[in-house]
Amino acid sequence: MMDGTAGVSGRRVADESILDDPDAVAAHDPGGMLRFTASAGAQVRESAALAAEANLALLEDEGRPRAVVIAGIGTAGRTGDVLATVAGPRCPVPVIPHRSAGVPGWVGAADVVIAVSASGRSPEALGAAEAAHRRGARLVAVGAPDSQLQSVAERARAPFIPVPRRAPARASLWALTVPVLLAARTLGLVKVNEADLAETAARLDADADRCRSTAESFVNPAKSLALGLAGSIPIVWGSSPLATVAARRFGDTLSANARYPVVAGALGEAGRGRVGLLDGVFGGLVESTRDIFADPDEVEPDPTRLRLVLLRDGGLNADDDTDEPLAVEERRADAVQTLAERRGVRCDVVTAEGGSALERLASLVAVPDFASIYLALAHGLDPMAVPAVTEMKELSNQ
Ligand SMILES: O=P(O)(O)OC[C@H]1O[C@](O)(CO)[C@@H](O)[C@@H]1O
Repeated sequence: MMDGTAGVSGRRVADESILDDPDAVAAHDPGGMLRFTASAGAQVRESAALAAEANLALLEDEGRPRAVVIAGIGTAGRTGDVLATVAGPRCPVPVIPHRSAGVPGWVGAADVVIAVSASGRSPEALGAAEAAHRRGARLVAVGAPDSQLQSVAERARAPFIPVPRRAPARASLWALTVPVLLAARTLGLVKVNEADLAETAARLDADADRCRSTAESFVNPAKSLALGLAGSIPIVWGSSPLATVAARRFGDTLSANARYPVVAGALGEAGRGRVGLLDGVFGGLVESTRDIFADPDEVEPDPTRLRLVLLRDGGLNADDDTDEPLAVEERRADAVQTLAERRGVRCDVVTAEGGSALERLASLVAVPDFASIYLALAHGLDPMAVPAVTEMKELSNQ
């Protein structure tokens, strides 16, 4: 066997029958990624309770900060994007996700740094926590109990929210996100209240139920999304900033769980360039019969195609002064659906539901999270074990 291919096993072509057999699903998911993903609602409740026990009130002493930096990598880094989108455009201070070690050069005593790491030992979060302490910035840390991150927080006399480490970081998005939001609430930057948390948890529970392994593909939105994506190159575009966070999250999970290459981002930005993908070799060119002179012997029997997943968020409050941007976003989303249809590119749409930004985000994340796992399972891949990530850590000595 070639070096580096030890973990490369599975089926190149997805096997739909695996998804309709709960025993086969369980056999291909020995680590329990489906179970961990189904705990999202419980993660919200548990992390809210843990944050309530931490001394977040310490943060209030010096009033509103100049800026908030959320430091972490991977899923921990995504929590910063979630905070930025839940805080929204009217947030009175800049909310800045930061994904490299240390903190930006301008961070000082007037700022707050939230360091996040599921393991409590990523160099990015640790470096940021230490730098924040050195510079006299207020620090909050979120991560595994009894970790290096907890030690740094204790040295800095900073609040630490101990998030139990039961699952890989990417299956702990909600456990890591809620303490970040509640720290920001203490600083007066977001309005997430107890009802929002309860409703978000309930929605995550309900979506986990719809996506359970015993629900067959025709009634299970995650299985049908996964099967639609099988063999394709997924493009995931979010119609709004909130939906774009969900789109990037789907890019993370499709890559790590299902090992699919993904184009993910904001529809607004895509509309000025990347939407051209729909015209290309994996889009319109492969779908159309335009090439009437093509030699049938040279036509690939089952060519790779794009599959568009559009995450749409019609917004919360059409009456306020964000009405016009929302209308633009809706028109763009309609337009890209029309473009895809005209070219024969298949498109799935997930539409946000719920009464708060957090719940709406949850409604766009839950089904795609499960779909990424079902797609891995259909290919016979263990969604939990990602040999390339382990090997990368070994080779780069991290
Ligand atoms: O949250 P942590 O433990 O700092 O890890 C950061 C990232 O590194 C990984 O463990 C991969 O090395 C991701 O799964 C994770 O999101």
